[in-house]
Amino acid sequence: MASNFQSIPVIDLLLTNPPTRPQLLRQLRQALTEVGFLYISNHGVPQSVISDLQAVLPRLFELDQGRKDAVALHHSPHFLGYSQVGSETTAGREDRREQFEFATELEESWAEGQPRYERLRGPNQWPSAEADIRCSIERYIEELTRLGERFLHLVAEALSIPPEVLFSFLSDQHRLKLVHYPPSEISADKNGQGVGPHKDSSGWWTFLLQASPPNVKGLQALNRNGEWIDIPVIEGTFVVNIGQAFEVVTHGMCKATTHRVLSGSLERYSVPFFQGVRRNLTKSEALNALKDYIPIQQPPSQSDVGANIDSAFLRGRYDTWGESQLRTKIRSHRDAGRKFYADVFDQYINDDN
Ligand SMILES: O=C(O)CCC(=O)C(=O)O
Ligand SMILES: [Fe+2]
Repeated sequence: MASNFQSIPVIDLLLTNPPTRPQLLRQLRQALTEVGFLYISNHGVPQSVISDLQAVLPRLFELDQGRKDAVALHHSPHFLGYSQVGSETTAGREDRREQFEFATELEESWAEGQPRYERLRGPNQWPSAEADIRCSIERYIEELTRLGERFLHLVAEALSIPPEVLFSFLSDQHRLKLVHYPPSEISADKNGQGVGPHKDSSGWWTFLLQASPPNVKGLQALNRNGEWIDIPVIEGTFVVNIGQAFEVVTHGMCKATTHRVLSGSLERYSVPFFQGVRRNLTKSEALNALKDYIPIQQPPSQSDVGANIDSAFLRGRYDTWGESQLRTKIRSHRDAGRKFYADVFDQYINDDN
């Protein structure tokens, strides 16, 4: 559980220069171990790349329903494409948001006989509309991939872990969601649910662009006292938060903090980039890789390593990260699951753990 934080720290990446580097690393370590959320400023992603992506958002979501349906997620065995409002539930309630999901552009390489989860890897569905939309999104994914790598180097230094150990967990596929929260009639104090309380389960780290002006609110993180702390828009920053795989690998020292989005009377756009975890990662690798660097924290009465970490991957019956992810995707997108993974569909839907 995160600490009793009251605000989200801002880490200025310009401070990586020698005289201020130790101070930056101290701030970063504190943010990682006590909050699980931070803003980064002076992050090095060109403003033009961000502005181009922001310009794409209203154009994409204003496409007519036919063009959205043509790239619907249920056409994709890789779970990439468009999902309409109301197609997801979180914490037992329907989310009010629509989204386009993209990923690092990759060929499908899965063949019969390989692990089924390898089929998560594959090409995007691009709306046929305008070629420049694809260009802006691909450029953004490239920049965020590099930002994620720069950031991982700093995390390694802040936690005194060799960078190559952290890099060994990365996937060839990172995912990007373009998200639109339509205006809601339910006022924020009555908890209109943009997306319900959750920890990010699909990536190693999340780099979030809050793509609406600062008067548009909604994102909040949960502290140890059970208070929801606002994460307002700060222009020129990304919000960075820890995904569940990183919590597992660091034995719970770095927390994947619960967060949510309330929908309000103003529409809101956001763009989370989920840095990917390699699909063949096993539970024992995840739990043992950092043993020499991070003490295993667990209550004395619990004998299982990792027993004090709340993780569907560790709790679940499947040994690889890839299979655990595939199960999650099939459960949240049942049309695609039934169509492309008929042989395991019933098993994944009914194996509640
Ligand atoms: O829209 C946001 O600001 C956050 C979205 C989010 O938490 C998610 O998609 O995992
Ligand atoms: Fe999230």
